[in-house]
Amino acid sequence: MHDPALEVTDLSFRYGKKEALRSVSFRVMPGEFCALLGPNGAGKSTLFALLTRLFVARQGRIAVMGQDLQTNPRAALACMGVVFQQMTLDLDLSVARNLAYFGALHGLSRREAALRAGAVLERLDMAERAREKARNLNGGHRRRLEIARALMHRPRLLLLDEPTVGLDTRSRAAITAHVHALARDDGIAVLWATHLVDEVAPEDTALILHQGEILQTGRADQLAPKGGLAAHFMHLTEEPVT
Ligand SMILES: Nc1ncnc2c1ncn2[C@@H]1O[C@H](COP(=O)(O)OP(=O)(O)OP(=O)(O)O)[C@@H](O)[C@H]1O
Repeated sequence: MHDPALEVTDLSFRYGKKEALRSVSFRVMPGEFCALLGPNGAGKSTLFALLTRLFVARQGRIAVMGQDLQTNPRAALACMGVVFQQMTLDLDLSVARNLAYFGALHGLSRREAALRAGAVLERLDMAERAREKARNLNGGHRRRLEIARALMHRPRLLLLDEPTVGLDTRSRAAITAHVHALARDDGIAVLWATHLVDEVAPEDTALILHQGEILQTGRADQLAPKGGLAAHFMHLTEEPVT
């Protein structure tokens, strides 16, 4: 049995008096696609901010590939690839230059960065776009480029915060399929935050977050048999009538 790629234990966070996460614990194993499902305000972005060390939690522990994020941040972050909700590409650079720049930030030689850029673009079905300016890509391809970039340093854990927001159905389906393949074929652990239940495959792990608490976790098809995950999710996260 492998060690978890991501292990979150008893994590809590508050903004002043506002409690955003309450004693959150879960793990993601290598090769597992874990969908973090939560309606607006559930705490998904707060959790991502803690996982990427934008914020530091006063309570709880986060370990990436066994490395404690608090005491050993460099090693923990080196194992992690991140696609943030807001696009962070340099639109004036070509696809290849966006990747090369990121490779340099990670200390890769030019040659190594070029080799890896070729491989990650191939992986995301974007090899023929290497010379295009990022500005000329459509929304779906920009997202794919961000995923390719997040793979440049060969992370074992990939975090994506609502990566399909604003994309059309075809682009959403392509991106969801690509990231599922990264988990299945390359053994990458994936944490995919979304409120779109149709992005979750039956064999994925679903983690239902609501008002800062994990309400349920398990294989999607076991949490809601007969493909009823959307109805199950809506029922669980209904606002109480006051
Ligand atoms: N800077 C802040 N100050 C105070 N409260 C905040 C702050 N940021 C978020 N919150 C609150 O913390 C809770 C969790 O917010 P968070 O943004 O993590 O949710 P989310 O699941 O990412 O939502 P969304 O899908 O809308 O991005 C919400 O109640 C939100 O209003």
